[in-house]
Amino acid sequence: MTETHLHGPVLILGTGLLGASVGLGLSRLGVDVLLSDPSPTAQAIAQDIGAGRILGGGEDDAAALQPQLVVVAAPPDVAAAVVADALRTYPEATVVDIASVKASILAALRQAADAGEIAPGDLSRYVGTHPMAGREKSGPAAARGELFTAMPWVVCAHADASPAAVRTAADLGADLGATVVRMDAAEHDAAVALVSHFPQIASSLLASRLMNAPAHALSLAGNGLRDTTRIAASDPRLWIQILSHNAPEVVKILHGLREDLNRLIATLEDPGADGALLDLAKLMEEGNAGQARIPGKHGSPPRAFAVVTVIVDDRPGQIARLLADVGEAGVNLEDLRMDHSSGHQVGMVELSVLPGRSEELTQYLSDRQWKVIQ
Ligand SMILES: NC(=O)C1=CN([C@@H]2O[C@H](COP(=O)(O)OP(=O)(O)OC[C@H]3O[C@@H](n4cnc5c(N)ncnc54)[C@H](O)[C@@H]3O)[C@@H](O)[C@H]2O)C=CC1
Ligand SMILES: O=C(O)C(=O)Cc1ccc(O)cc1
Repeated sequence: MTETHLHGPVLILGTGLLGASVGLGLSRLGVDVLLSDPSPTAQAIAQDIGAGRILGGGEDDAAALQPQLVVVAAPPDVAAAVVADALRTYPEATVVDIASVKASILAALRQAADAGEIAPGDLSRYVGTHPMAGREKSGPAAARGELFTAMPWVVCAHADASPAAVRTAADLGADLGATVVRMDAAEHDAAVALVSHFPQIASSLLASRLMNAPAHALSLAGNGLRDTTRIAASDPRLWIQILSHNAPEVVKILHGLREDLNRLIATLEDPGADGALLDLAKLMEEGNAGQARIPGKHGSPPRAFAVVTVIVDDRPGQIARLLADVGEAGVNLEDLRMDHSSGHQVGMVELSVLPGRSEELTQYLSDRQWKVIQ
């Protein structure tokens, strides 16, 4: 068993994509995890995939359980109420939530404390957190125990949080292999409006333009469109809640976007006007500058990888064989992507490697009869 900071038991309330992923990660480390969800199906699937055991059966009845930590992984709309209930039910436990917004949940809990719905002092056991990792899918069937590995896990310690509760919240992120980052709720909400909520909006807006696009146009779609619309497949029910809870921060960014759009429209309405092309160049360069600031994987500074592109036949076992050969070449794979064109019997696999290793890998794969595009 791997050494963990948490000793458990850990109770997870809400066993969808995130809750079941937390449960899977902790269970694999040997932590005792209990699961609860108003949806019997979500609970049962989470248990079946190994995320923990369902709370309520036999001796594990809610009243008898003394969890070290309760993780609220319910949607943002109900997160504060579920946290408040957990604080009342488990008077010794630290209670964290992992919702994508933080200030509105803290404000609702402060209101509950002021209204006497939770005991004075109970708020000290609550810490808001947010793992910056997820998928465009929902539900426990899409859960992954390694979802949080090397991803940021934001811990928002409010003024009344006890040091012990903050430590337990950070232990959760650390045990799941995440990088713990501390900031306050307002700072968090402004940051995620820019790096998570706005990208979702931009992707959804972009993809919505395709709704009535003619089939011949869509048949030309390449990676640019796929890259920029991946998250447009996200669950609308969750995103309605995220965006409405963080509306003031999101609106600030949208005002800036409106200014840029107005500027771009004016430029393109008269591309022959003095300075129009310079303005276009500036806009593209500003995009280059912003993109270059996005940190690379594991939070390291951005680094340009060399890409080795290999054509593979669309037959079972080809990718496994290719990856085995890359492994034998002794070259570390930094990233991998595949592209399939509809109606073709081949796919393209792009292998990202450190720039100094690409020639060696190209040679090794070519020697083993792989079709490497130069
Ligand atoms: N989807 C993502 O990529 C990420 C989501 N989050 C946050 O994680 C939380 C959960 O999101 P997902 O797992 O993606 O959604 P999901 O839809 O997969 O799961 C949510 C689960 O919460 C349950 N639930 C509903 N009401 C509940 C209640 N009163 N008590 C307990 N459980 C309840 C639902 O039955 C469902 O099983 C949300 O607050 C979301 O903002 C955070 C990071 C990433
Ligand atoms: O799919 C992706 O790339 C994401 O970034 C998912 C995501 C969705 C919501 C969050 O609060 C955090 C991460």
